[in-house]
Amino acid sequence: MKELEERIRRDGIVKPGNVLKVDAFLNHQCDVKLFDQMGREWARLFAGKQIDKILTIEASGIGIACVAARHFGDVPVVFAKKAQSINLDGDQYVTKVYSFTKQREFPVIVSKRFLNPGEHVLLIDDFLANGKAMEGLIELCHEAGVVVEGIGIAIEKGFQDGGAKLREAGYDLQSLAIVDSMNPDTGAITFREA
Ligand SMILES: O=P(O)(O)OC[C@H]1O[C@H](OP(=O)(O)OP(=O)(O)O)[C@H](O)[C@@H]1O
Ligand SMILES: O=c1[nH]c(=O)c2nc[nH]c2[nH]1
Repeated sequence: MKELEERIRRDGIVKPGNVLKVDAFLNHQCDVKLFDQMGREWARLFAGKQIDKILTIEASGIGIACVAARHFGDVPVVFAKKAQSINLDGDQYVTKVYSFTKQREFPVIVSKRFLNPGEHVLLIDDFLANGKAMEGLIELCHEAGVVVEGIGIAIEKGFQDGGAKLREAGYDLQSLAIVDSMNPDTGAITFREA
């Protein structure tokens, strides 16, 4: 998606350790107009699919998923929580996921009330790197008996293996920008051609 690539070039900062910092518009300060354009693009890419619900994972997926939902008929957005809470009651689907930016494992929890067998779900997130977050959500979806209709990612880092694994597994993965290389010394970023 041209607008997202341009924004990454303008405001993205390449850090050592395969980290692309896009906190000026994507995952700290949020450019809601850009989120809206992203939601419209996912709606185009997943047109014709039955989407009953959007599932994401806290924290950075939440805002993007909520804006995207406006383009999918205002379907509910469920986000997996990364901590137990007294507000989480009843039966839960639980797994564990290694967090790329926090560099430790977190529980990933969704209340069973919010994933119903037979529902068709779209997974949305801001980043795809090694695929750990998506693998965790997919595991919960399988446990719940819901159908994963597709995966919408804002920025895929194509030089990490999450995207390849998901495509090989047959998922309809639509990443709006795929970074093929990035250089922390020069700041140069190359994108995969659509
Ligand atoms: O493909 P992966 O290797 O799983 O990386 C992608 C995940 O990493 C980030 O989550 P993280 O927990 O780092 O940060 P967040 O809490 O800001 O979402 C991002 O939001 C994705 O969920
Ligand atoms: O801000 C971020 N930059 C990244 O490179 C990344 N990879 C996974 N999650 C990420 N979040």
